[in-house]
Amino acid sequence: MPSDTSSRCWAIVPAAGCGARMGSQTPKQYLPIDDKPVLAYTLEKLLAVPAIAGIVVAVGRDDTQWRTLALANHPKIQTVIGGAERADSVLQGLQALSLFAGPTDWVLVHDAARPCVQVADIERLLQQVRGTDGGLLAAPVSDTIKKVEAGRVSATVDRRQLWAAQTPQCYRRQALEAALREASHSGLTVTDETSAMEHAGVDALVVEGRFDNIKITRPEDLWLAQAILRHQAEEPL
Ligand SMILES: Nc1ccn([C@@H]2O[C@H](COP(=O)(O)OP(=O)(O)OP(=O)(O)O)[C@@H](O)[C@H]2O)c(=O)n1
Ligand SMILES: C[C@](O)(CO)[C@H](O)COP(=O)(O)O
Repeated sequence: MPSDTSSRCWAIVPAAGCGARMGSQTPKQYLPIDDKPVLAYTLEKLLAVPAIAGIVVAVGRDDTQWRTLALANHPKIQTVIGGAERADSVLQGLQALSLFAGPTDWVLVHDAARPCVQVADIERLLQQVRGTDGGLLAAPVSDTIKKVEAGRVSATVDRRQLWAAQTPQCYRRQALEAALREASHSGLTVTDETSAMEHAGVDALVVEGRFDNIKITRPEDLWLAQAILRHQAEEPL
């Protein structure tokens, strides 16, 4: 296991999606919550973590809004053009990091669409992955889970071992890049970094996160995120 004393930590923020499920003209990462774009909340949370040395934001090729954000000029933030899928955008970020980050530096990948993450939880994840091959925030499912086929319940799934993966997900740079590239070469579609690391045989650590670390996906998620962020502003952890 590489030493953690010399390993720095970097963040990659995939922000190149089109937000199809949101159904808005504006990509959801730029939708305003109390006059501030979703992406700005997310970046402010990452900038509040002293251990994060720098942030790479992957934006869409046709993104016209990124440059309108004041944070686009932040000295700790650089930009890359994302790819067709989320994993491609993360790989573009890793490609940029390979120019200056060490192979065993930590890379924390966090969705632009998850502005409600608590800084304390990011720091807890960073603390707990030390000495491991990496891991992720996740929350145990609290609903009864049904398997559905053709609109009918075909089974009830035992939920005792089911957790919903969140972000950040945090792995060592070279290992994460190799795993994502291998997954792609194997034709494995991955929707998160941990899927690629599992495919590579890594024993990913799960750190329990909060249920309010939601991913803004559909219209109803926006007002929920607004309520969470307003609560955080009134009662910071
Ligand atoms: N090619 C892509 C697709 C997604 N993302 C980012 O990955 C995160 C999680 O993806 P998701 O919630 O699926 O966002 P979208 O792909 O924009 O949403 P949809 O699937 O509804 O289009 C988002 O911050 C999104 O901007 C990305 O950087 N590059
Ligand atoms: C990475 C993620 O947020 C973990 O739950 C999720 O997999 C992203 O999936 P999406 O389909 O790209 O939103």
